Amino acid sequence: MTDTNLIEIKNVNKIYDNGVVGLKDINLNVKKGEFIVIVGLSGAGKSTLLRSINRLHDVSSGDILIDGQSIQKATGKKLRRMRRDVAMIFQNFNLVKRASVRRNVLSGRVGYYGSFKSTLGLFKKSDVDLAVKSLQRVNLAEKFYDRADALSGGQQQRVAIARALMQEPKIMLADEPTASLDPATSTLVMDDLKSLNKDLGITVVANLHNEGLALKYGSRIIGLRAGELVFDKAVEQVSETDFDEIYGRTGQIKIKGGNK
Ligand SMILES: Nc1ncnc2c1ncn2[C@@H]1O[C@H](COP(=O)(O)OP(=O)(O)OP(=O)(O)O)[C@@H](O)[C@H]1O
Repeated sequence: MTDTNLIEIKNVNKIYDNGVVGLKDINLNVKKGEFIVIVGLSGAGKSTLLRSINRLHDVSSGDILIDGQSIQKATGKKLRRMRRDVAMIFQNFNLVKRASVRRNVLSGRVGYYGSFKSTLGLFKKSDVDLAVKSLQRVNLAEKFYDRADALSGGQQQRVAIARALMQEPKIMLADEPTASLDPATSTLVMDDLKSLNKDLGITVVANLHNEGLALKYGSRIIGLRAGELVFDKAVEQVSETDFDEIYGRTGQIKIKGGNK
């Protein structure tokens, strides 16, 4: 891990068109190689924050820098180039269910192609090789020609991770990646995220509802409540009180499966 800030979030506010405040004056720096977990109640602003980092939506004020450059101010080619560095996976996997795993994984590479070639599926041999390698990384190489909807939920999420890897990203955003999965499958998906963090040096920012998973996988935990950052701590320093505060609990519910 180096000391370089890969993501800098500066005084960011997000107010939706209907007046709902999504984020309030968020300041946050993420260093290369960190595994950040964001926790908070439903509606706390976790997805809003993640979607601001890759500019799936604009923020209302403030700035977000990726590797020292403002993604908020970037346009055209520069924005597309910056977005390649920031991959994302979602709760519902977002695969094209009727297409093959091969096609889904290769679609992660479209940021490197003009629309003509990618629409026709004219991918280079080196990219097909990269697709095989990405699927091997999530232990699904044998599913290359299967249809996406023939796979289990956990397998679909791991195909989504392989697709994200096709971007050769510096950052992986994961929006509730395990919310649709059972506990055993959730662990497999989190293990894949951990391995690409450790082995490939990809910085991970994941929204998680599950406290046990947050404590097991995160190197740093960020707590959001009603759009505000209420704590930002190395995992070793996070206490049950921090979670109680985030979830508005009175202390009768205990953390299960964590290291506290
Ligand atoms: N497109 C939108 N238009 C208007 N308000 C929105 C929009 N998206 C989110 N919000 C509101 O912004 C606030 C933050 O929502 P967000 O989805 O970021 O929370 P979250 O912490 O990710 O919740 P969850 O865990 O349920 O996904 C909520 O009050 C939500 O209703």
